[in-house]
Amino acid sequence: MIELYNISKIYPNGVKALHDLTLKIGRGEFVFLVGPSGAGKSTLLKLLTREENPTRGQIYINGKNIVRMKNSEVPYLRRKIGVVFQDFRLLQDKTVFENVAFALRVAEASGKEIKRLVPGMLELVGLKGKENSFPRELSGGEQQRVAIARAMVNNPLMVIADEPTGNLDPDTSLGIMKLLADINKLGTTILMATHDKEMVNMMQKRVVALENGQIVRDEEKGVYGYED
Ligand SMILES: Nc1ncnc2c1ncn2[C@@H]1O[C@H](COP(=O)(O)OP(=O)(O)OP(=O)(O)O)[C@@H](O)[C@H]1O
Repeated sequence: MIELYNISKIYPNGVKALHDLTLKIGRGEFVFLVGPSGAGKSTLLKLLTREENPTRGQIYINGKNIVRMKNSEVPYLRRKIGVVFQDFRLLQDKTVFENVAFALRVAEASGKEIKRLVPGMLELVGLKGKENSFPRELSGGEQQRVAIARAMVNNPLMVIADEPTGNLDPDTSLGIMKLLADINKLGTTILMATHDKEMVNMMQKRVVALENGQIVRDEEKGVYGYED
């Protein structure tokens, strides 16, 4: 499903963010990506959406080599991968409904499909009744639920979450974590970078630990393993 082979990433300023990294993630897996600040977690996630390209190595998503993919094919790739960020990244001047609908519009969905798909997705993430609210009228946890609905509405193969609970208090984080776990149970592969020690230890999922751009640990039902 996701295969990275001998990936190195050196940024133009000479920083070596990833070094000869090989990683495979199967369909339907839930994987935590942990490691100290600067270990290369965000860089790895950016390679999967082609926000960055590796300096060396190959990446396959569903058998398709995305390193060699033409730029014109990148929008199609991004429709297959939902992304959730720490800072939500919602459109502030659009309602909850429109924020989720926007992802469908970009994918050229019809008005009919939008009317059919958005309410179901908002219900899935627990935001029924908030369709007409604006992001500023929502709590942090609710905003993250909108972002998850937006990431899921195109029925992606996988969801990449870069510290999705980083801005949320522990109770709210737990709600978001449970939502991601439920989405995973429905079949979507999830790769989540996090510093949330309690969450990782509680969930008992696969844990891949990065340090200095290399995988130093890869455990089924793993633990966070750092003190921060
Ligand atoms: N666009 C960039 N240009 C140059 N260097 C970068 C760029 N993005 C990241 N880096 C560097 O690459 C290394 C890995 O950064 P990355 O953001 O992937 O780490 P991270 O594990 O996600 O860290 P954090 O936990 O703090 O988010 C760091 O040394 C960082 O300074």
